[in-house]
Amino acid sequence: MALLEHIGEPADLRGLSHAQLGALADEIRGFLVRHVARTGGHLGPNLGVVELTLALHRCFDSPRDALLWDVGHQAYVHKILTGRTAGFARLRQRGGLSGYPSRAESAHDHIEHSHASMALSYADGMAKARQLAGDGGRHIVAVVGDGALTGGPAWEALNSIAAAPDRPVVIVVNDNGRSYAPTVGGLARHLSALRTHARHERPADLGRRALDEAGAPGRRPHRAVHATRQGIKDALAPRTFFADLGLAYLGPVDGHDLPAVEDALERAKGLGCPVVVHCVTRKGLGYRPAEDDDTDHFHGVGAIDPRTGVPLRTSGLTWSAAFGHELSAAAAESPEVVAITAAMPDSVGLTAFAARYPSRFFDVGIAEQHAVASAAGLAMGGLHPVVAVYGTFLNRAVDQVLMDLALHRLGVTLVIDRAGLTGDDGPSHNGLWDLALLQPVPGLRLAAPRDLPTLREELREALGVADAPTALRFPRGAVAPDIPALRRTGGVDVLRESHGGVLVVAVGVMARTALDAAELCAARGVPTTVVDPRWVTPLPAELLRLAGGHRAVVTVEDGLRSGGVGTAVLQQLADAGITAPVRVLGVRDGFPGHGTRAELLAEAGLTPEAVAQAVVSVAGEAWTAGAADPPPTTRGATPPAR
Ligand SMILES: Cc1ncc(C[n+]2csc(CCOP(=O)(O)OP(=O)(O)O)c2C)c(N)n1
Ligand SMILES: CC(=O)[C@@H](O)[C@H](O)COP(=O)(O)O
Ligand SMILES: [Mg+2]
Repeated sequence: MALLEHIGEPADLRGLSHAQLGALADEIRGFLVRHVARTGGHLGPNLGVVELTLALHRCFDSPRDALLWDVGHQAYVHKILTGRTAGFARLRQRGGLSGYPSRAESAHDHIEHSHASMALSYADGMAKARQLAGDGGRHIVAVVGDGALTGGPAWEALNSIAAAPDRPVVIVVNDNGRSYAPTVGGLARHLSALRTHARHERPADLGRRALDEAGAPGRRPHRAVHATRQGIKDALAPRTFFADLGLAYLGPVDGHDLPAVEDALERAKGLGCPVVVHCVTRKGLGYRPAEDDDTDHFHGVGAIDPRTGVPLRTSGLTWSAAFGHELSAAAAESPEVVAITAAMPDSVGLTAFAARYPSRFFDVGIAEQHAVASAAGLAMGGLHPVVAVYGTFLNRAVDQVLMDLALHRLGVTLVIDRAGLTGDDGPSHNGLWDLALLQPVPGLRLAAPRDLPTLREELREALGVADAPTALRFPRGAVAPDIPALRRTGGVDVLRESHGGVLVVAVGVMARTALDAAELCAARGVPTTVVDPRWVTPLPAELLRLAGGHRAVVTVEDGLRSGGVGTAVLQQLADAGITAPVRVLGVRDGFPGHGTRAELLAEAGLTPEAVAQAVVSVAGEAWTAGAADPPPTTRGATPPAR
């Protein structure tokens, strides 16, 4: 840490020689491996942007100049160079450093969410604001990955940026050829062609660098060689899609050749128009386990052995893997089943399906809206598409669910992974909104499996629906142990039964929490019935009959409280004139900070003890309100929350 410990802010980089910067880059890579191996995080992406980030902070004057990071998972080096090395001890931990830019942490940070393909829109907006403020001296720089460039919003922004040659924006394309897996599509092919062209330029680069490293005597020849070479290169450069849009284009540049990146950025600064600087980098560079990993080059890791890269903890059978296995089994019997991912095949459990049914698997890039709308096309073609997507990323495709799937009454199944509180990735990664956003979709049917048997059953039920969109939702992490039902009535699974006590309606994996809470309530003399409605949208009518036989109702869901399943139950009871007191338990804070899922569930009051408190409380209210026979005791009851 000879050099790194002297870097407290970007200005400290200015006096370093390129040789020192090379040594600093090595120190930064060692720092990243040491820390991220312990905390988990986006190791591969950050190892790939060390030199690029050093060059950016040497060529631009952050925070006066705005450095924007698309997705933001690759901003660890930016955080190291802006005085936050100490925070990495608690990266992504409750109260610790966020895994993404955070304005609360630093004035150097701007975009806080982790949703891809949006940085260029901010750049366009900031450039317009700068123009209106007459502050022509401020540079706006957006770093966008090749994956993020496959997202629709990025193209919308490019169109707008290219419309104004007098509004300079520096667009740094961080092209490592991958999202998680290799980036797909025509744009990826175009970038690859540009990279290939650049490879023929490499010998000249080596000569130039040798002159540069020879120090002052070599400097003059270097600049002459470089200027000549650059002129030839520009003259022979292949046409680029960016140039066809009207954007200046510089590159491709070796994103690990810091002097070359600096040259390109300095040229970009001086152009005074929107310009793309195409940097070619390698995800995971400098850490052999990441370099050798061909799944995703350690895109996102949990705690690992820093020597070997081997995970220190394994999670057992995950919901994603279980879903992938079940879908492959169903697809063997149903040739109409096809699967779609938005650049996350392994994360959503589709790797095995893709290998087994390559012609029935589609990776559309980071393009969730297109994923859903193209599913409409596939369904109109007689197929049953399954779109596997994280809940938080499905948010941007709600219009397509409404207008392309529901309006046309198409049999498409959405498999919503990472539904509910996820934790480490902060407020923009929790899957809190799917229940509230999808319940109002006409005709859509949504299930929340509680364990493997219900996942298997509800997936097959969904695949059997050909005239309406269906959806399944499950959380991040390991599949819960099986929870058998005592009986099924009207589609509702009864998991625990009492007569005349409190009815607890548990959504999906909250069934385990509700059953544990029921045990606590029994010990306090409050009888409960726990049910799992399985299909939560539309609500089974059977819930009304069950509620009519109980003195109070409590609903429990791992999703936003407002507009969720509990709200629908409340409305259904009111419409039926059932006046039993109700407690709706869910997540009240839509943007909880990062932490573990367990910490966030506890803060949301979604633990067995908290649920038991709510049940005892509403029981007290029910019996106080004149229910026939008061419970043996409502000890521990807290006054009802208003
Ligand atoms: C809208 C959206 N969909 C999916 C993701 C999940 N995701 C996080 S990083 C990533 C890949 C990004 O690839 P790229 O932009 O090339 O950056 P790199 O990791 O290669 O540096 C994806 C798909 C996301 N953050 N946002
Ligand atoms: C940056 C991003 O959007 C993902 O890489 C995110 O970190 C998802 O992590 P999990 O796949 O571990 O839930
Ligand atoms: Mg990439």
